[in-house]
Amino acid sequence: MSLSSMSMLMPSVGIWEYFDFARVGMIKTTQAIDSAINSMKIFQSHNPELVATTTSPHFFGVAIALVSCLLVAPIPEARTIEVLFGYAILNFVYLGSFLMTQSELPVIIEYWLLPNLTYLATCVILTLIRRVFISPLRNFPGPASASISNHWMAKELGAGTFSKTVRDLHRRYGAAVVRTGPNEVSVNDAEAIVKIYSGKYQRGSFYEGGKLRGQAAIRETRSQYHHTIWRRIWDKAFTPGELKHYAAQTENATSKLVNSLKKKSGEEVDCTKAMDEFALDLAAQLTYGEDAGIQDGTGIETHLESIKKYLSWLGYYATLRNISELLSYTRDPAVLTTYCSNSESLLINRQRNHPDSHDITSHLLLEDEESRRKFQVPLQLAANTNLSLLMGTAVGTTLSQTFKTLSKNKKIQEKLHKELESHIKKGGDLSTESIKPLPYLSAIITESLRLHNPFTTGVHAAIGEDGLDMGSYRLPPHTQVYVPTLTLMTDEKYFENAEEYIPERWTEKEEMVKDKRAYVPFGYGIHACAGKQLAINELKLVVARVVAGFEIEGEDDEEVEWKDYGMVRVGEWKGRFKSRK
Ligand code: HEM
Repeated sequence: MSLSSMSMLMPSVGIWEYFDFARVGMIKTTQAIDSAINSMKIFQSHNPELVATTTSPHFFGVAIALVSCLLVAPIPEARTIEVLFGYAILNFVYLGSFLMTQSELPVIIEYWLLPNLTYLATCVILTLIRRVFISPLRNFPGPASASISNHWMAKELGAGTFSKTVRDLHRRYGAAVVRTGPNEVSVNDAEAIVKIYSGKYQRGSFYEGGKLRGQAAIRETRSQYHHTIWRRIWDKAFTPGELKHYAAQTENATSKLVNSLKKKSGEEVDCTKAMDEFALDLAAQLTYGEDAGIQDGTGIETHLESIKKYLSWLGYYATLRNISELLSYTRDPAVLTTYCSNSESLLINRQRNHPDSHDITSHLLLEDEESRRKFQVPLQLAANTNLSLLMGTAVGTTLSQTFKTLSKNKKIQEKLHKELESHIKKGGDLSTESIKPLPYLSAIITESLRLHNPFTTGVHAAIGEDGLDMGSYRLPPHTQVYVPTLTLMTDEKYFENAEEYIPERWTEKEEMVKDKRAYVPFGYGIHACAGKQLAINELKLVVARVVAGFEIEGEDDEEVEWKDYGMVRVGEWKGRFKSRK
């Protein structure tokens, strides 16, 4: 019986009736234990040689473990709390009954502690046997430790190395499907995208760990019912009219960035820091109507650091579904509290000081016209506005990687500069609207989103109860699956010279894109990026204005730290932005 259905019984049954139930249970178990021990003793005296096997307390531990593994194994995503609750209740009744009849320590150890230890050890062994030898995923290649436990994946995500490791595994095995968890596979197949993400399958269990203060935002909710309603609310924040409104704010913020780069013309600038701070301030401006004060030093100094720490923490725990489920019943760890409270302070400030601000939050406060439902204030609203802020920072990561690439590719830089110059000569300006049709600028942003995408892990989904037949392979029912974006978008099968930054593949060298279905920088299907056009507008504007105003230089061979915690964070990169005459 599930916890929720148990709690439904609560109001109709008095608490004393539960005690009575436990008391009767204990008496009956006591009688059973007594007669079992007596029969064992009789059996022992008649068959001393069989004692070790059939009547040993270990035998019961093994037998019960077998039964419980058989019962639990077929349940997809069995709730940890329910399994532990069932185990604790049974043990409580068993131990209580024991203590009513037996007070000698050796007997308690022999008939309670030992069977428990045997039970737990057997469960572990049976689970390992099932995962390695019986699982329907056993024939897919993958690291042995990944088939045994999710800890392999958690470790990779927590360390920020996951996407690259998965890409290397696909290349090493030359396989479309690689097993990266006991019940999880990575599918590097453009054809699978439509089938997995069109809306038939639920989000993967991975997203449960992403709840903030117990609340899922639109990206994390696994309920398709809630998602449909929430998505309608979110989409209202990105209509063409709203995008025009955000464009004006983006243009102001970009002018400020360009002015500050001009002041440091020719000097070494930590470009990653500059772009991260710009992106966070802009995201706060668009979400809460006021920037986060990061660039001018009035905001929370550690805000960006808290995002990085949170992402690394999340990468580790979100993968360990059982642990993240149990953590949801405990106090939030400091890393989560700090992350939440930094953005919540921006929301509180907005609600207090300018509640009528025209921003993304103003839309998230409205109700969905079809269902008449809205986000509950404050926690659901806070989780969703927090997501808006977090997604906004993805723009910064893409920008700093783009500028580093341009610094190494003078030809590309100059070609773009020429396009911008001729646009201005023809009377165009560097506004969001005016630069939209520029083909080379668009090609640069498209290529950056392929090679410098901030979401390289892939979107997790849970295959339904019929499984998914892809012809050359089959994904069994309830498999957790993802299409690894980094692997896919750098695969020679889909892009010629896939590791190289070649904007022309999106203009005159179309043959270099072998299969467009593999280009999914904003995800695919019902959960695809809601802020896609906003992100593209921001990227285009900043790249256009910076390249129009500066020559970008940097050390050619400088290795920049690159970490993927479910969202990419890049380390320090020093560039020089030299003002053009
Ligand atoms: C370079 C910038 C960006 C990229 C590459 C990007 C990419 C993505 C991707 C791949 C997803 C799907 C993630 C998943 O399902 O786990 C997503 C979801 C989402 N993005 Fe973006 N994003 C960017 C910027 C933004 C911005 C600026 C916003 C504005 C607030 C935004 C809002 C959202 C929202 C609300 C979702 C969840 C949609 C849903 O679950 O229905 N994104 N984005």
